[in-house]
Amino acid sequence: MVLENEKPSLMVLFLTFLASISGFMFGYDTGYISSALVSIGDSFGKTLSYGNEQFITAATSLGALITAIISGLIVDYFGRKPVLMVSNILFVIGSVIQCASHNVWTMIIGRLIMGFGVGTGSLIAPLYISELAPSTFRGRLVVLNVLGITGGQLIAYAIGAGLDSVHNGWRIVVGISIIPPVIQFASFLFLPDTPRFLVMKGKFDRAAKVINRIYNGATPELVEEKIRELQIANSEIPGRSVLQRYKYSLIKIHTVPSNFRALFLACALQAIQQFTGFNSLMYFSATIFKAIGFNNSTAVSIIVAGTNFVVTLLAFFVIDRVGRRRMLLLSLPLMMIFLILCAVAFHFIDIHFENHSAYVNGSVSKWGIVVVIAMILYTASYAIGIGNVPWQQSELFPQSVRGLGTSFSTATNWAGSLVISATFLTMLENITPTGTFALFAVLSALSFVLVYFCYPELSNLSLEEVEMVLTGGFNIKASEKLAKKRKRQRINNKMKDQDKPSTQINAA
Ligand SMILES: O[C@H]1[C@H](O)[C@@H](O)[C@H](O)[C@@H](O)[C@H]1O
Repeated sequence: MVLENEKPSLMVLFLTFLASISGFMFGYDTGYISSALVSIGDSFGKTLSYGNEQFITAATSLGALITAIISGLIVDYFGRKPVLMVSNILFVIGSVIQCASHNVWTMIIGRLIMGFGVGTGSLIAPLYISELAPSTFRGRLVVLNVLGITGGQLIAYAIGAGLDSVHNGWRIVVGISIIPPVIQFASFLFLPDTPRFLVMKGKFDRAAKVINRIYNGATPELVEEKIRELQIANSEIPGRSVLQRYKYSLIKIHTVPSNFRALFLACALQAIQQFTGFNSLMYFSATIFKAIGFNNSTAVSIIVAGTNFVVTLLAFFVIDRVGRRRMLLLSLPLMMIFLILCAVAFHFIDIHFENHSAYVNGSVSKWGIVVVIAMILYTASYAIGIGNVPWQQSELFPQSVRGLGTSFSTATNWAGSLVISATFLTMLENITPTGTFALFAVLSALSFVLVYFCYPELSNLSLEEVEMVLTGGFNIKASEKLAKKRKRQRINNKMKDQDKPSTQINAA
């Protein structure tokens, strides 16, 4: 008998929630920098230059880029849980160094170490969740982690705004970031690794215990069946040592055409997410709003972070129903329109650059208001699609190359974030705000073309079907038909099963 598990168990929800603390820390630690840059003032004995600001911001992205690559290799060796716990320790060390820092370089080192934690967490949390989640709920459960990110950013902004005028308030904002990793670390002392990892390590008894705990109604036969399923998927990766397996996956991901297409799509979406400019707002919105004349610029930035969070919540409800492709095709052109509006509005604002900082004479003009509105609408358009779909990356890959593929695409995300955080303020100064936002608009338009021609619809498809869709081309039309068919089947099954709920353990 096959078990059909429609709903994730309480245990899965609990584990997803705890893993999403990594998303929260990702968001909080990338979020507080916007307000901290404004409120650091002359805490380091001088006013921060644009160069200092860019270094402090980019250090976290650089750290995250490095560990996103390394973690892809070590998660299969040490396991998801221990590596996640190491990321907690890195978060705490990074925060303590920043809190105690009295010069720019110590601050940069603290941000870099914190970045090591962020990169590891950003790879492992969605992987951990997708390995536990029943396949029909995977999309939504992964969005929960993105909700953790955007929620973390929002809270960081709110606390930052509250402590804006408190002397050394930014140290409190950073200090608070020590709490979530301590909670996650302490909880994971008592929580399991994923069954997939335990099977990979040959720990079948422990895997059986975990499966028993995480799936509703798992009978001994079904647990055995699930373990067999995971063993078969695992045996596709030859090689005894982790290095041999890594080498094999590396070859397979580049030489099997469907794998390579998956890699291309996963990395392209992460690159698009970053190069269409959203994080320039995330990191520097307080600086931008200050430049166009807002007094409490951090408070205005909260509106941006709030919009991102609320619309991600909306995406959580619609992602499996509307479909990833359609959400992207809506998101990108809207972003382009609002970026153009931003570029036009900036044209009419007389921004001056002096000593690497920007200001306007007088207070906020009506074009300044247009910039704020355009940025809010741009954020909403981003959050409904490209802000979260790239994190569904694991569904593109078959098990044999999933760890490696998601590690590459996560690294692409951080590389993009690094480039944007390291160049945005320089771009504002050198090609003007109008030129910068126009450039992001052009990149959004090109991204739309790429998604239109290359990104198939993958909602409701099984992993085998995804592989099939990516064989021999991107097969957009066929994928849309198949996704529609599967969606109809799911609805019919649900109606049939309403009186007789049955369960199945799906392969992660
Ligand atoms: O999905 C997240 C989210 O959209 C965040 O707001 C953004 O800062 C991250 O870079 C992105 O990966």
